[in-house]
Amino acid sequence: MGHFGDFQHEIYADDGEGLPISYDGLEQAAKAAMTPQSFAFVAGAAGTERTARANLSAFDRWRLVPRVLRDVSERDLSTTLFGTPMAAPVLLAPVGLNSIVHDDAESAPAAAAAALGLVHVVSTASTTPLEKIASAEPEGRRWFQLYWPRTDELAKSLVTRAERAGYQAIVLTVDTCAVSWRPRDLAYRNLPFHTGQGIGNYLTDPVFRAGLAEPPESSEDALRAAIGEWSRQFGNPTLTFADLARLKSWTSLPVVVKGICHAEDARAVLDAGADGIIVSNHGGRQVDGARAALDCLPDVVAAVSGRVPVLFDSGIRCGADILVALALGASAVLVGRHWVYGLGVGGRRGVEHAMRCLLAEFDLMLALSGYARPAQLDRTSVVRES
Ligand SMILES: Cc1cc2nc3c(=O)[nH]c(=O)nc-3n(C[C@H](O)[C@H](O)[C@H](O)COP(=O)(O)O)c2cc1C
Ligand SMILES: O=C(O)C(=O)c1ccccc1
Repeated sequence: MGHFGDFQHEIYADDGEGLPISYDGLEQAAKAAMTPQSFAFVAGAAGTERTARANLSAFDRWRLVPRVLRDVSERDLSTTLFGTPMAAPVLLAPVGLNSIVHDDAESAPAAAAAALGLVHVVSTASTTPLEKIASAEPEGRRWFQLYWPRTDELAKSLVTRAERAGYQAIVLTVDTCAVSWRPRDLAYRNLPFHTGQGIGNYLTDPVFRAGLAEPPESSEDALRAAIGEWSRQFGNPTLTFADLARLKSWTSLPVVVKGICHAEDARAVLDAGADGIIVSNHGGRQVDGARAALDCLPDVVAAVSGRVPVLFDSGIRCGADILVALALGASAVLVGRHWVYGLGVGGRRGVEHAMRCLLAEFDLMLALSGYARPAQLDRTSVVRES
């Protein structure tokens, strides 16, 4: 593969019938392609959605200060995090319920990520069981995102299955002990789990199944009972920092904690044994009125002071946004809605297109700002505008 920036030439050379280029274009096309309920689920956020908006406006307060005449001809975006090599410091964020977006569901991001050499973070709330996602793309690299259920036995089972299936890290999401107040979904009375989507990892889990009176596939009533059991299991508000040690004892994989905003919490999860941190407010989908994730990043980076990698998500919309997050100390970023809109627009091809556009823009912005490698970005690469 050449530079990701070469993708620009491919786009100019095509017949003009192609997919949208920008985030906004992908969003509009996805809106047209998806049911109103499914689009609302993806696009929506918590409460007044001001945190989702703040995630974006926070990027407007930072400006890159381009450097010139620094020979940027030999660019290399690749990096390795927690032992996982990746073609660029950009991951597909864990997103549940892909089946409401496109029939190819999780197989599309898995294939797109594998083709591009990116890490696919697979959600606990996938419709396709995690083993099937892995075996369909044996060359792909993937991490497993854990929603720690109510019973430890089930949590341990999920983690063990992921490790056995070749997942290379566990991403423990800690900002969702309950699904938040989401007015768009509430207005539609839409919670997709109620139709049995997004629970493939539970329906196939031996521990989960042992708790059911009959197999979920035996009848509609049995499926309904399984969905009831799922909703009793999902979300564990009892968790504390002390529980992390138990998760660490169940797996030899690195554990990355997702959903950290406060410097004190960053210190506490590190003391509890976390191998990495993802600064995130879940794309504004959990705490309405929460601080923009980007504004939390420098505080967390300072608290961590290089002890472990700090990753970032919530609000990445273009290549320049990636530069800003890396300049503020992130080792990599995750993107959520961006790839999901690609999925809605064109399945696997759409995800790959969306990610290639983002990576091409990132590569060009990096070079044009005077950097050959992402690791060269630092606090001097950006200034804060009032
Ligand atoms: C439709 C949707 C479903 C999501 N599902 C999950 C999930 O299952 N697990 C998780 O940790 N985060 C989930 N997230 C949050 C993303 O991982 C990520 O934090 C967020 O989308 C980043 O913000 P962005 O959309 O602005 O890039 C979801 C986000 C969306 C939009
Ligand atoms: O919708 C979400 O943001 C989300 O994280 C989620 C929560 C529960 C199940 C699936 C996805």
